[in-house]
Amino acid sequence: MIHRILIKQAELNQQKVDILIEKNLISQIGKDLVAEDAEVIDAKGMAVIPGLVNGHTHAAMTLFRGFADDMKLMPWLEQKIWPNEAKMTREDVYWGAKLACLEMIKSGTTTFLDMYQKFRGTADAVEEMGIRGYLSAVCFDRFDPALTEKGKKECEKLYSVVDEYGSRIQYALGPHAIYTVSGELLQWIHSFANDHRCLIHLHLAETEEEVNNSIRQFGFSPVRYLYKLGVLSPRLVIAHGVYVDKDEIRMLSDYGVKVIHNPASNMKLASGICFQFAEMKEAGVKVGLGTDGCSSSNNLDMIEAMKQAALLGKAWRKDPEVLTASEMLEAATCTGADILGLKAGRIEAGYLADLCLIDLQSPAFTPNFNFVSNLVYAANGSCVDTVICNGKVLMRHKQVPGEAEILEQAARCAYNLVKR
Ligand SMILES: CSC[C@H]1O[C@@H](n2cnc3c(O)ncnc32)[C@H](O)[C@@H]1O
Ligand SMILES: [Zn+2]
Repeated sequence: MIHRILIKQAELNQQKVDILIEKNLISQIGKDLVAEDAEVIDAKGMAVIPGLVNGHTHAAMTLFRGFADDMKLMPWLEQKIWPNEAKMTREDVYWGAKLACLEMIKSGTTTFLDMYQKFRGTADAVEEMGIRGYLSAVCFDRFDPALTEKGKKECEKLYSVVDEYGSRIQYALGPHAIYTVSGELLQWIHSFANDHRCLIHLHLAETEEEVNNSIRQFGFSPVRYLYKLGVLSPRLVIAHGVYVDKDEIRMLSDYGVKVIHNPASNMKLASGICFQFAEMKEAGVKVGLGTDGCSSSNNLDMIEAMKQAALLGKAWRKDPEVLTASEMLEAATCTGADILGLKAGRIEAGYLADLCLIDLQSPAFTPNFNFVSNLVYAANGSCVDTVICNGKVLMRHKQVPGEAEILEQAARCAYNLVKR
């Protein structure tokens, strides 16, 4: 028997509609739909939106929430984060990633692009929690040729590990950044990605220090350096892109490079303002949104990320007309899905059934002149009532099975990790 879900009377574009899900796809949208044997979800008083796409995070960094605040990027990484990450076990990563998945589901995210060590720890968590994870095999060779070879082998090994998991888990390559990964490894990754049709997920142009060091070390700013290496491509997804000039935006657009803007992380680490967000969009660069890890943004709430991106961009440009609420919702849904090559992020027949029901019975949605405005500017992740991913209900009336155990185990791992 085909698994069917019938969502009744949900608000979509100011109309009440029914949505039929068959297997993992949206099959019909209309009025008074009937479907035998379907599980019925009463969505009266709720609006439906596509599941949100977090385009850049490090899931298991939930274990470092509140552990190292109020620092700049490099001292934060070198003094606090890297020494503790070096002690992490697969079990730590598993419970950290379970906590991240829980938090993402509770705030309406159904897909994320991750970059972290102990790949299988995150993959096991994502498999069990029911959301979609694009998991990047991390490479750091620190310009040491022995580590370059080790990095290549690790990427190849993890590529086949993904076959052990279902289709919700996808493989990506994760060279950390141009200051930790050699040009040779970046070029190898570029050709591996072309041969195996996968994405490359890289931190780039995040701080002024990175740009200055790039000019000093390689003779070029970060995007130009990648151009010279010949590794700009539509498979490349860069996290941050805070410091890119007009010519670099043109290069990103010409080569189809995608960008993920992480407003909370950029503000909290004081990396800078991704002041070219509107310009990149205007130049045709696909720009999605992300939270970055939980130590630099402290939560994984994509509804908050939409507001932060909009407000930051408006304030920077001194122009309230840029980066509207609907543009932000688009960046966090269909653009994010397009960047990952996923047929999701839209509520249309034939698209993946990744959906959220938003509870409208709250102050943030009262009055409800404009639902998208309320969602982006007034609400936060706690307005999400029900989450469906790949045609399965992951959260019903704000309840996710197994929540108490995840909180307990993740806290245990976090305290033990920083102590040992
Ligand atoms: C081990 S894989 C990922 C690696 O990236 C580190 N990280 C987290 N946030 C950032 C950021 O904003 N810029 C650069 N690197 C970051 C994370 O701690 C991991 O070591
Ligand atoms: Zn990051």
